[in-house]
Formats: sequence, C-alpha cells, structure tokens
Amino acid sequence: MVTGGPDDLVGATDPSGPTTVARSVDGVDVPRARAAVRELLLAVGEDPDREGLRDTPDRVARAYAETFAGLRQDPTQVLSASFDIGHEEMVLVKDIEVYSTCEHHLVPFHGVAHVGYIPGPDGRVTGLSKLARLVDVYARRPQVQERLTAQVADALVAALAPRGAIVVVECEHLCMSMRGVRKPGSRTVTSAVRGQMRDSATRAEAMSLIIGR
Ligand SMILES: Nc1nc2c(ncn2[C@@H]2O[C@H](COP(=O)(O)OP(=O)(O)OP(=O)(O)O)[C@@H](O)[C@H]2O)c(=O)[nH]1
Ligand SMILES: [Zn+2]
Repeated sequence: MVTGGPDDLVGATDPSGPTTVARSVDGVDVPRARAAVRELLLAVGEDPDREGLRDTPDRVARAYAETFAGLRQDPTQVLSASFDIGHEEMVLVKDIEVYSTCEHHLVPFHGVAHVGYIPGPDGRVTGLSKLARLVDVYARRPQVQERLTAQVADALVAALAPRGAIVVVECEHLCMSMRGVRKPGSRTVTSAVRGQMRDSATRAEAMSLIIGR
C-alpha cells in the first residue's frame, strides 16, 4: 500500500505550475493530470495562466491523488489485523463518514455508512477502526453508491468469514443537488446484506440499531 507524499520530485520548471514538480504523488501521474486540468480550464473558457488559476492544475492533481487513493489500496491488508476474542454477537459501527466521488460526473457524494457483522464460529473480530478504513478504501475511488456498499460487505465476508454482514450507506449526491435535477437534500440509501444477517429477525435487529440514533 502506498502512503502519502511525492514518490518522485524533480527540479523541472513547468510553465503552468510551481518550480519543483512532483512527477508522481501516491501513484498518480501528476504531469498528466496537470495537463488534463489545464485543458479542462481552457475548454470551459477560463484562462489557466491568470494568477488565481496558475497553481490550480497542480493542486487538483495532488487533490485527486488523495481523493482516489483507494485505487491503490488493498482492502485485505486493511482487514489483516483480526483477533480472536470469542465474541459471537453482532458488532456494528455506525455513522462512519463517507466522502466519495460519483463516477458519472466526478463530483462528490457524501454521507454515512453503517457496517455490521456477526463473527464466525471462531469469534474472530477486526479492529473497529478497520471497518472505517475499509469504507475509505472503496470510497476513495470513482464510484457508484451501490458498488461501494457491496464491495465493503464482500471484503468483510472474504476477510473475516463472519456468520453475516450488513452495510448500509446513506448519501447525498452533489450531481443531483448542485446540477442536473437539482434536488438538494435528497438522500440515497443502499444496503448489502450477507449470510445470516439476511434472516428477518437478525436483519431487523441490525436495522433498529442503525436507525436508533
Ligand atoms: N444508481 C446510481 N446512479 C447514480 C449514482 N451517482 C449518480 N448516479 C446517476 O447516474 C445517472 C447518469 O445519468 P445520465 O443520463 O447518463 O447523465 P446526465 O445527463 O448527467 O443525468 P442527470 O444527472 O439526470 O442530468 C444520473 O441519473 C445520476 O443521478 C450512483 O451512485 N448510483
Ligand atoms: Zn453523478
């Protein structure tokens, strides 16, 4: 897994950016991203050389490296730290903040995720923070909410072999708020339910824990 920081710094001079140019940040080809952002600014009728925009292609390239860092992260590594505490009842972490990017418009969608599971017969659990990290791995990619929800549930099942798992994601999509149909405040709710969590009583228990604020 790649962590933060420039992978390679060269002292090159670029007419559209700062003197020291990061060639690659977290695996993102920065010169290429810079050139693309500059083109976009030109395409919408802006002047990328005016003072306020001069460093924008570089900033956006670095911001994208962070926004899409999940493309280069391995969810199995995130969940590798599991431990046996003999707990066989439901574990649920709710209201995990989600910031992701709609793959159709490349604008954010944001909200919360609730991630729960029932450990397998071995009582193996993972660290609570790892559930939030798992959400981030899949959120920091160009995404649709349904896939994000299913990927988190499936990664949990693959790594922990739990009896059951549930993931509920509630997000507002800025592509529906700030443009397009322009319906600010609408929230999309998606769920992925696996294994014993599909049983109606268990599912109802999980949902009541999620809904009960
Ligand atoms: N199912 C699903 N749809 C999404 C998600 N994010 C955005 N969308 C939708 O993707 C659709 C793309 O529709 P298109 O007709 O191809 O694009 P568009 O002309 O920009 O559509 P409008 O947003 O309606 O203006 C829109 O209906 C969006 O609301 C998501 O996570 N899941
Ligand atoms: Zn969108």
